[in-house]
Amino acid sequence: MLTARKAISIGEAIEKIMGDVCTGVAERVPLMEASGRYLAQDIRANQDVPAFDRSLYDGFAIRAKDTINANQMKLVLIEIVGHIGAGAVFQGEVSDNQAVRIMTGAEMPKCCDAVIMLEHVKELMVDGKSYISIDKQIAENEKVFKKGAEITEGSQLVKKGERISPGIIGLLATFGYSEVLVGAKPKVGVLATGSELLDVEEPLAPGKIRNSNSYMLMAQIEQLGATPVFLGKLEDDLEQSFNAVEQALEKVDVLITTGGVSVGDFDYLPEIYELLGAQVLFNKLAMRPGSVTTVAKVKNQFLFGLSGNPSASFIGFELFVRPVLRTLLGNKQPYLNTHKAILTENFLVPNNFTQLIRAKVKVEGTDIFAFSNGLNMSNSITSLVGADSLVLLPPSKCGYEKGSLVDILLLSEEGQSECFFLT
Ligand SMILES: Nc1nc2c(c(=O)[nH]1)N[C@H]1C(S)=C(S)[C@@H](COP(=O)(O)OP(=O)(O)OC[C@H]3O[C@@H](n4cnc5c(N)ncnc54)[C@H](O)[C@@H]3O)O[C@H]1N2
Ligand code: MOO
Ligand SMILES: [Mg+2]
Repeated sequence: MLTARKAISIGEAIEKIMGDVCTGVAERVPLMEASGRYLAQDIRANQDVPAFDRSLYDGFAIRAKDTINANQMKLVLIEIVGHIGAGAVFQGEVSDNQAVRIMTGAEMPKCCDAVIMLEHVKELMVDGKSYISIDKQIAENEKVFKKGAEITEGSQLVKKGERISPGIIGLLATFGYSEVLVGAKPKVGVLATGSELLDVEEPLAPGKIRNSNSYMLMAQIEQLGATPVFLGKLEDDLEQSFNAVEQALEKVDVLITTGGVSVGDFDYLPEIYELLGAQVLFNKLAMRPGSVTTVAKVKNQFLFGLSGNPSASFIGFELFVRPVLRTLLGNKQPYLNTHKAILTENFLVPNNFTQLIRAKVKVEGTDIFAFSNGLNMSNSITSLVGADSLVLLPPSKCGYEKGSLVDILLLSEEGQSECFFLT
């Protein structure tokens, strides 16, 4: 006898899941491996940038006051007393009406306070000495990047939780971080269930299909920044499946199963949760696809029981697994970004459940249009190809007309800190 399942809303489900999820452990990684990870430390400037006054151009470091009277009618002659490139420091003295030939990025010699570009002077020799002639007044600090002009020591630069972009890598290198503290990657196991499943390299056989969900989920986990662990597939056999799940839980931080969570004769996940003594947070959702998505916990460990249907499995991951993994990784913006969009076709079927339509958006001027991306069924795989968003159609008696303004979730790597379903 089947026990009726109580469907809860997406918001309630997220609340139950996210209630006690905290940032995972941090680890120190070499800078070369930090790209795309999440900072587990604030980054403060440990020095000024630049750390010394630098020339912004190839030219001559001069004393601005020597040019006060310079104009096209009255050239000022300045003696060249040195020559430096970036990385070198001029050790000599620079007196009145003297200059040092200097290249971009080199430290300004003491006593010099401006740079005039190579193109803006004439070079000449007088009595065997090198000079430049200048025909205009140069202001103090002209073409000089002053110490601390960009960043002053002690300033807060990047906050903990930020995704390490190439720009942040550059910043970390600037400050000498050869290693950086980042959120450790949780190990996420993927276990497929179903006697109909073939490995990807196997030829089709009667009644069989290939296990596509595991590969798709592995890619979703990888894209999110966590470590996917491929755990293969299981026959529909309760004892074997229970043992496999129990063992899998020891190997990984988070376990995802796909298939076997509904009410079918060979859907063993509900029994497995019971045998494990797991706390089932929910096993029915008022959404489609993905209504059978089940989330359970064994002590503090999450077991995500995603549907076997490919689109349902994909969406279950994006809505429920994503925020958990992103939080464990230390990302402070774990939820999918949301936007408003204009529906480009009718969805006039009444529905008690929120529908999530795989879609592609197109921006025209200030408007965003959402186009349905193929077969709108739970078992569809093609609708996921090229989908960049999910249109949300909340329960409705008459459906939604073309032209309606609807909410969409963007399937991009950018996230947001607030959950659309909890606001
Ligand atoms: N009497 C009812 N039947 C069904 C219900 C229900 O409430 N009452 N729910 C339906 C809904 S909704 C969905 S979604 C599916 C979910 O089924 P399961 O999560 O139990 O998954 P399976 O039965 O194992 O498989 C469903 C479907 O997906 C295919 N599949 C499974 N694993 C994979 C994989 N790794 N790669 C690709 N495709 C996979 C499987 O062959 C089935 O076609 O249940 C409805 N039934
Ligand atoms: O769980 Mo199902 O995806 O609503 O078809
Ligand atoms: Mg089933």
